[in-house]
Amino acid sequence: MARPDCPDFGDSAGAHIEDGIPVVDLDVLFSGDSDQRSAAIRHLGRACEDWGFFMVINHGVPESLQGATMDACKELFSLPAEEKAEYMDAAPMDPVRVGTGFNSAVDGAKLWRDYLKMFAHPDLHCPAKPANLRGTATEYATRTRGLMLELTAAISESLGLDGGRIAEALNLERCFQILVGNHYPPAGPDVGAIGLPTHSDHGLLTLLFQNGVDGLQVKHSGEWLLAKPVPGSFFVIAGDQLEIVSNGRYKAVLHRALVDGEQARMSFLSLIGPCLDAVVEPIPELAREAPEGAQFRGIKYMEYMEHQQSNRLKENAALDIVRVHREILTREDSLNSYPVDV
Ligand SMILES: O=C(O)CCC(=O)C(=O)O
Ligand SMILES: [Fe+2]
Repeated sequence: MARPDCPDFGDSAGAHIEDGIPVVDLDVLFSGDSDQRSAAIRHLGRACEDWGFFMVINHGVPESLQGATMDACKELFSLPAEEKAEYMDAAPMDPVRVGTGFNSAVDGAKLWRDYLKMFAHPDLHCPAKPANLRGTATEYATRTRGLMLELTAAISESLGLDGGRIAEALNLERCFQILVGNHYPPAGPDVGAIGLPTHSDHGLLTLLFQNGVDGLQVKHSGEWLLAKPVPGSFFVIAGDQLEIVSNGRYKAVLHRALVDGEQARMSFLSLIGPCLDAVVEPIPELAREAPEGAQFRGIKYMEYMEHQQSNRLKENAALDIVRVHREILTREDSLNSYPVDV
């Protein structure tokens, strides 16, 4: 496949390396005694509130399964174009998509990235080749979904809610899940090239691992940080639906992917979101206790996702379609609005 020129993304070369990314030990969170669990839930809450991004260790997903999933995905990318043709140029809500760029129909410039996207829940959709993809993807989807549902329960508790409250509000029994494989060929001398521009993920939570080549950057306190994983960990990315449902307490983190000069980079993502038919809105208990009330209006997740996937990626602009904009009352407004006893 011909490599298009890389668009200029300005400050991409000025990355910082940072060790401060929170690490959550799932052994303690899920199996610790009650004091350990409470401390781990507070730590998780702070990671969500301050970063919207953290690593999980002791997650129980076998490394061999991660490797097999990534290998199958790599094999798919190397198949001749005619083998993938039926999945290329698919529409944003088609259950299997293979392509280049985020959505080359609207990107204008193509980006330095090949991707495979497959809907994995409620039903798994998968290309027929390579032959082992379906088996590994099914297992990987099941394991990572279970893990993210457990994490969601802990996040729910960290917000002062019952463990099952977010799952109930978003009908997570029928949660949407998608698996995404990204392949970023080496950029050669094109220093600072970007594989995927700044965005937030449309779902609730994303679990990500990579092939040992760094490149994921997250925005924290206004700065871009290079995310370097603790060996064997997953990155967890808070998505737009977590921001909506938590009424803005846990923000969706902005992130982007750089490409390496010499080495091919791969990342593999498992993302869960609400049931596609669920209307997502701030949990009423959280909206009631917030001084400003509800920060977002309700929207069907399917509608939100269609909107986000069909438009050019622009940071977290998709959230603007549901953000409640309150007019700030000027002194004059308030004098006009309220009867004043004189
Ligand atoms: O490749 C990466 O590290 C990031 C990928 C990503 O953010 C995405 O596919 O949404
Ligand atoms: Fe992302």
